[in-house]
Amino acid sequence: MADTPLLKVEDLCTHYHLPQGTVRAVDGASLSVKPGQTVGIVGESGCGKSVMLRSILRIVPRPGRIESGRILYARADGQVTDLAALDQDGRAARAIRGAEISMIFQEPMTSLSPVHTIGDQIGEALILHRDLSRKAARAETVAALDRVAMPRAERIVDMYPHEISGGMRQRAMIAMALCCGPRLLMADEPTTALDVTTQAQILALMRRLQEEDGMAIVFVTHDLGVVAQMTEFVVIMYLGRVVETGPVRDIYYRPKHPYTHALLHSIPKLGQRRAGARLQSVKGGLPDPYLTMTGCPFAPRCPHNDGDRCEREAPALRSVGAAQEVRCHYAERLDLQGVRKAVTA
Ligand SMILES: Nc1ncnc2c1ncn2[C@@H]1O[C@H](COP(=O)(O)OP(=O)(O)OP(=O)(O)O)[C@@H](O)[C@H]1O
Repeated sequence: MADTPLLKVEDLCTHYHLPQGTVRAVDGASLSVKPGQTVGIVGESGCGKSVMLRSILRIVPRPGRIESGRILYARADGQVTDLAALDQDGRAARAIRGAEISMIFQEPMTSLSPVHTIGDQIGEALILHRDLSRKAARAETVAALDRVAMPRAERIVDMYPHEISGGMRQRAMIAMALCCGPRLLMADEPTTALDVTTQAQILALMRRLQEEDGMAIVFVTHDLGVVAQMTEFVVIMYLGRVVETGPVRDIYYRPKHPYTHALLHSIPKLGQRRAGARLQSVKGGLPDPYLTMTGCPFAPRCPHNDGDRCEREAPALRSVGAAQEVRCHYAERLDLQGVRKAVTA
């Protein structure tokens, strides 16, 4: 039963049709999340991580649109719902969003309302999804804030987001996301905007809450150090596609895709962060997002590009180990070096 996916995304395409052309933000991506599992989605800025999460939650802003694919979500009663087929603003999507599946964002200021108190915002979710009275919702809100170790929860409940620190805002957003007991939490770079100490506290908090509640987490980040600390399974995305997936150890120690290899070797060595060293980025830039690529999308930046098949034929995602999959024609013969120590923070 535990092996039955809670979420199964199949060949999802979410595109933005703009006057300049079409951005294939998510372009045939698939992933699977088991109950209670933590899956990390990693990739450079612009590779479709956020659009993937927004597609699952059905909050893709126009002119973005799910073009094709399925998002199969197993509800608590065992029924499987294709979220991609729901009306984004309809009752069914709203009943799942914020209750069974919720999300936390990189910058709470953009998702918390500046004109409502923290208590009103968490209380509204409780009233909407759990049908609580205002009084009961307030008591639950204080309890929810206590749970995320918010100092002086009874006072914070009446404060506005701008009156508290960034770390406290992130705690408030986590409290809001978890107050209805979701089965799946999606976290979009929840610690990127925080200082290193606060980041460590928030990650520890998320781990504790997951142990207590047993929810699954899809964790988006471009920080492979955070992935190593937080996740069991990794999905590497490039230009809207999944180029490699596997258990965290396989991905770190035995990467099979040249892009994964390049990402791993862009992690600063231990100590470099503290010295203020900048993250070395992967060589070359992302191509124009309006471009339709033939061949392997990574070919223009790939040191192993054969100048022939790689340029002509887009590789399919295929199995290269018990649980590892890769989208590269030459995965087996490249003998890419992994990293010996995954955790950097
Ligand atoms: N509202 C929008 N209108 C047009 N294009 C968009 C919109 N939102 C995202 N995109 C495009 O979709 C692609 C994927 O963006 P997405 O935000 O998912 O990337 P990401 O991997 O999450 O990046 P980051 O790490 O910077 O958040 C990018 O090319 C981006 O420019």
